[in-house]
Amino acid sequence: MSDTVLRLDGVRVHDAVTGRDLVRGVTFDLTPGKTVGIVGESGSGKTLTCRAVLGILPQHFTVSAGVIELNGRDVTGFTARDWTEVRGSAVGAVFQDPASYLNPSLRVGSQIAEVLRVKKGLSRRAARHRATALLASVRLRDPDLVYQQYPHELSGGMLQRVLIATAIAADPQLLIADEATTALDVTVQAEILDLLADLRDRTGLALIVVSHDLAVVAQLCDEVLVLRDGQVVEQGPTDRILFDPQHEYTRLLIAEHEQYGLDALLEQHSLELDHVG
Ligand SMILES: Nc1ncnc2c1ncn2[C@@H]1O[C@H](COP(=O)(O)OP(=O)(O)OP(=O)(O)O)[C@@H](O)[C@H]1O
Repeated sequence: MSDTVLRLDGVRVHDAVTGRDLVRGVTFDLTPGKTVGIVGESGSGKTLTCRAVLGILPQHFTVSAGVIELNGRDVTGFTARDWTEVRGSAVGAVFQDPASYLNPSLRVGSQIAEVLRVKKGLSRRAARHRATALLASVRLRDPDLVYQQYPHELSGGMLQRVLIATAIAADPQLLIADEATTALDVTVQAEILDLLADLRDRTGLALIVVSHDLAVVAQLCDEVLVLRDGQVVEQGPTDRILFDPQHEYTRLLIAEHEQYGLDALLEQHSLELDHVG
């Protein structure tokens, strides 16, 4: 049996209002412990691709062609009920603005515990225990204290850790991080990327990392898809895409990033590879 966590083949996303296809033929596979990056300018279809995988396309949008298989199951014909079962337990996600995904009037720990009670059927006590362990596993110091805190008491980086803990609470095989570090300052961003890499390496989680920032992708991804206007213009191993881009648009993206220190990251990346090799 194949251990493919996610398989997309020729996926198109159609907007019934405008009659346009906004994602036009996305194809990739993900196996445990691997990371695929999706890059491209704003509006290129990165988020819609992720939303198709999560079964949360906006109204009037449908997967109009292609196949999406999660753990070997074709999800394109899924009902809302099928999705409720799969979301969280097969695939989790974190987005750019963590505060908007938490209830401001509930303690953060109890929000994770609630997921555990619903998705894993844990008792109140077991859920509390497990939620505290999850807060520790995303490297929040003093998880007992954090459990008791309300969202407004936490920084952006801490909130994103809480969201990651929530997203992995029901042990999904796949985590989608859609611009998850974009709003954070550089140091916190590096810590969160390191945390994601660590979770992946420790648990075999597969990751989809969406970012407009090629430095993020250089750090985390095995394979990169470059999207423009809903189409994949280039796709391949991260080093090949970043060191030897074939498409003019990829070259442009890289040139735009050079001023933000991509060079330094690439150097570090190749040093690490030399080290491994
Ligand atoms: N809810 C929606 N209603 C109408 N159009 C939408 C909606 N969501 C996305 N689109 C359109 O679909 C296209 C792709 O959007 P998508 O959000 O996938 O882009 P993106 O690459 O993730 O961009 P960004 O980096 O800005 O998030 C864009 O033209 C966008 O305007």
